[in-house]
Amino acid sequence: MGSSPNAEPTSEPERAPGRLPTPRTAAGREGLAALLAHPEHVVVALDFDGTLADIVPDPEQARAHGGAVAALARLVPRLRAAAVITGRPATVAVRLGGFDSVPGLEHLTVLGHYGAERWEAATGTLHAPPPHPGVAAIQAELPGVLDTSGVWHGTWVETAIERKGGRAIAVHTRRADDPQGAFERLRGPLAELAERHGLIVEPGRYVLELRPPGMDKGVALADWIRETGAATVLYAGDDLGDLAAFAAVEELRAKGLTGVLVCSGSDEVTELADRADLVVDGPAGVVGLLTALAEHLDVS
Ligand SMILES: O=P(O)(O)OC[C@H]1O[C@H](O[C@H]2O[C@H](CO)[C@@H](O)[C@H](O)[C@H]2O)[C@H](O)[C@@H](O)[C@@H]1O
Repeated sequence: MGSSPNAEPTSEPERAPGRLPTPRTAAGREGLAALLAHPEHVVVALDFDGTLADIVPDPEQARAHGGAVAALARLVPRLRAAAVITGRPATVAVRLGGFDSVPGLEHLTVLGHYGAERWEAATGTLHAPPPHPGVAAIQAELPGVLDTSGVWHGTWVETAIERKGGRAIAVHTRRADDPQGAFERLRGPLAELAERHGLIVEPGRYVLELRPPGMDKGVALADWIRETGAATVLYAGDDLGDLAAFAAVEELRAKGLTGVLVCSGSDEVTELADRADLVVDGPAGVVGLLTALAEHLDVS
């Protein structure tokens, strides 16, 4: 855009919006067009680890990627609603993500434990079901199971276990000498342990999580979309637990909803890329996409 030589200088120079990628599927292109045309009918739902936050060896050190909260704070007020849907306890995602008390995110919803928990920014309240009794039983038995697996010994066992507020328990192999080997060796014993106590195993990026059955990100996302009355959804994820949400969007699209499926790409998980309309380069790519969407909506 040109400017007259006599124009008053402005403190904020005009910037062209960032380039929006073109979805590779017709359904994705339709979803993106609907998002840009009618953001007031759109909901955006995002996974946390690997999507909004870079993957790091210690789960407690994960943080929202630089610029993620700012991009959300700019985009979300233009939309019908926004949610983070995560395997983390909801309040842990809020703390690590820095999502509380952010101007622009006053109505953010965080669905934790794959949708079993719900935190609302508007009220700061958390709704959570009572803990499944199998989790405490597993917590007591798990160090012994890991010790006899031969993968870790002694204090190393403790760095592998993430206790998740007593509502689930995750075993991480990222910091083992052979992360993939450890993952494979633990699959059987952990599946047996989970089944004996009425839990299921949720596999992820070098993590096996033992958690209560009956909820997944697909159920959580479909229920939340229904509740918001949205016509269009954008969902972004990176891991196997996000496949259920992808399936939910595919089902809703078959019923007339429009939607965009975004894969936060990595070398560790390839299953989502095959089904996504857009593949971006990890959390940095997700932040770039959210920022470009916000910029396009700001100038439209
Ligand atoms: O649904 P998500 O938000 O993607 O959460 C799924 C699991 O993510 C976390 O583990 C992953 O991120 C860690 C930190 O970067 C990394 O160390 C680990 O290897 C990844 O699997 C989290 O710790 C789990 O509890 C979540 O279930």
